[in-house]
Amino acid sequence: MSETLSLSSEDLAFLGPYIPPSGPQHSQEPNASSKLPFTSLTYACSLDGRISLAPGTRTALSGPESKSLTHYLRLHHDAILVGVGTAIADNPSLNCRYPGAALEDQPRPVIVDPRARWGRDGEVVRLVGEGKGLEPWVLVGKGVKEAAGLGSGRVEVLTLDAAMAESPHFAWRDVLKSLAMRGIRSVMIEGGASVINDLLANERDLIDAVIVTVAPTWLGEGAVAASPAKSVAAMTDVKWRQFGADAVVCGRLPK
Ligand SMILES: NC(=O)c1ccc[n+]([C@@H]2O[C@H](COP(=O)([O-])OP(=O)(O)OC[C@H]3O[C@@H](n4cnc5c(N)ncnc54)[C@H](O)[C@@H]3O)[C@@H](O)[C@H]2O)c1
Ligand SMILES: Nc1nc(=O)c(N)c(NC[C@H](O)[C@H](O)[C@H](O)COP(=O)(O)O)[nH]1
Repeated sequence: MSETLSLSSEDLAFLGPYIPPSGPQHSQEPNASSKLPFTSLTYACSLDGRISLAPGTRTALSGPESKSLTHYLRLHHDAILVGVGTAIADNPSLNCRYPGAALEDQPRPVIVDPRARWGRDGEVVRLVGEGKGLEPWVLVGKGVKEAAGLGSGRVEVLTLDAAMAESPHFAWRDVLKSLAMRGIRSVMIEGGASVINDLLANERDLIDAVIVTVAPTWLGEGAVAASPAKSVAAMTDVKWRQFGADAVVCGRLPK
C-alpha cells in the first residue's frame, strides 16, 4: 500500500509533540467515549496562502517529502475528515500510503456532506473494494432525502442535526462528539477552504494541533485561500522544519 517515502528519525522527532498522544489508535468501538477526539488541522498552501488554483480543482502543492508527512500523520489518526467540496473536487483516496501501513492501520475517511451531494463511486470507495482503505462515513443532515441512495454498499451514512441558515451547518463540537461516540479518538482535518476557515475563525478551542505545509510557489489572486474571516492570534509552541523543498510549520492555537 506504500507510495510514499519513509521519514527520517529527525522528521519523526520534529513531529512527535504534535501527533495524538497514544500513537496509532484503532479500537473503533461504538459509544467508546464522550470525550472529544484529539483534533489536528493540516493542509498545504502556497506562499500566498492559497490551497488550490481555483474552486473545484485539485492542485498538488506538497512535494514527495511533505506528502510522506501527510501519510505519516494519517497513520497516527483514527479518522481523516474533509468537506464535501474537497471530496468532489479532488476525488481523494483518503487512505494511508505510508510504508508498512496495512488495512488495520487505515484511518476512517469522514466526509462532511449535509445535503448528500457526494457521489458514491469515487476513489475512496474503489479502494475499499481493493482492501486498501476503510468505508467512508458521510455526515448528512437529518431528514435529507438525497441520503437514501448513499447508504448502500461501501459507504456509511451518519445523520446529524444541522442549523439551517443560508446553508445547513453542523456545530463542529457535534461533529467531533459524534465521531468520539463511534470510537474515534483522533481526527485529522484536511480541508478544504471553508472547513479550514470556519475552524480557524470560530472553533479554535477544538483544535489541538496545526500542521501546515508551505510550498515555495504562488497561486495568485483567483486561487482558493486558507484565510479565516477574522484574524487569529499567533500560534504557540511553534516549530518549523524543511521537508524537501517545502517548509512545515507546526503549532497550537491559543485557547
Ligand atoms: N491544499 C490543501 O491542503 C487542500 C486540502 C483540502 C482541500 N483543498 C482544496 O480546497 C478546495 C475545496 O474547498 P471548499 O471550501 O470548496 O470545500 P470544502 O472541502 O471545505 O467543503 C465545503 C462544504 O463542506 C460542507 N461543510 C463544511 N463545513 C461544514 C459544517 N460545519 N457543517 C455542515 N457542512 C459543512 C458544506 O457542504 C460546504 O459547502 C478544493 O479545490 C480542494 O482541492 C486543498
Ligand atoms: N497535504 C496536502 N498537500 C497537497 O498538495 C494537497 N493538495 C492536499 N490536499 C488535501 C486534500 O484532502 C486532498 O483531497 C488529499 O490530499 C488527497 O488525498 P489522497 O492523496 O487522494 O488520499 N494536501
